[in-house]
Amino acid sequence: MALLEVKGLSKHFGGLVAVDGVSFEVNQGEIISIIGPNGAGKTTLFNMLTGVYTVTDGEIVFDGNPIQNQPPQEIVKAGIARTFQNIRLFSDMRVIENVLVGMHINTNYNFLDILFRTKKFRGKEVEKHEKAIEILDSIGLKDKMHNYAVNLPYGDQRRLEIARAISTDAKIILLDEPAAGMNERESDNLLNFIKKLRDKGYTIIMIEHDMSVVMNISDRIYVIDYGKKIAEGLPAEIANNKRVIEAYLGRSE
Ligand SMILES: Nc1ncnc2c1ncn2[C@@H]1O[C@H](COP(=O)(O)OP(=O)(O)OP(=O)(O)O)[C@@H](O)[C@H]1O
Repeated sequence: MALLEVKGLSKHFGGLVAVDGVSFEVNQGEIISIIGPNGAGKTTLFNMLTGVYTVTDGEIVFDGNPIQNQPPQEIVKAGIARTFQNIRLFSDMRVIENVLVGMHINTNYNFLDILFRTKKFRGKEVEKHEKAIEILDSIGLKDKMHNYAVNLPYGDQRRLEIARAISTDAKIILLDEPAAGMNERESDNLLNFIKKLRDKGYTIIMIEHDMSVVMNISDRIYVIDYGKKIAEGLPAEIANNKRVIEAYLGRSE
């Protein structure tokens, strides 16, 4: 059984059909790219997968359980975390604090634990701290853990968003245009990092416009145009797909 099954998913905004009966599957350990021209409905799809938008129609089954229309925090707890197209960090917090916030979703202190700083509380806090440092080390941000997020270069901010997503213990990480605004060296580093995540067992779904990134890293690709899935396949198949080429050439981007 696939880790994520999306069945006939639609989203209407009044009369506008932003996503129109899209179905796809993602298996454990895959890197999947979702591509398509501007306004195709990709981010709307992510917003439904993560509970930001309610679903007009269709079903999202994660790990065997339907999750459509659950609130975002429940979906994170279930194991789906994301990054955003426009970076959303706590910019006036330090790098490590941004990761600790991500972990908070899975801590189960009661009020008294916090009030009296019990042994359980202190033990868990140390554990969380160590894990946060480990995550930052794996993404190359350990040296900057005490910097304020706002002062990081753009590429580092994107990586910190990914670190925060990982810190929630997610099984699937959704990346919305992770390479946007990165220079070639930064996007090469990002590619390697995403591959490492996959090797560690994470499943990745990525929206990306940079075709060199998409073709290099994806196990499979789904193509959306005007809210509908128009193609799916291996990178080489998608690169030569007539309908996909027409969809891209038909828009001024
Ligand atoms: N909250 C909203 N209210 C109304 N319309 C919306 C809303 N969110 C998205 N849309 C519309 O839905 C359509 C799909 O938008 P979406 O942002 O999902 O496309 P996209 O494929 O992610 O585009 P891009 O590649 O430019 O980010 C667009 O016509 C957009 O204007």
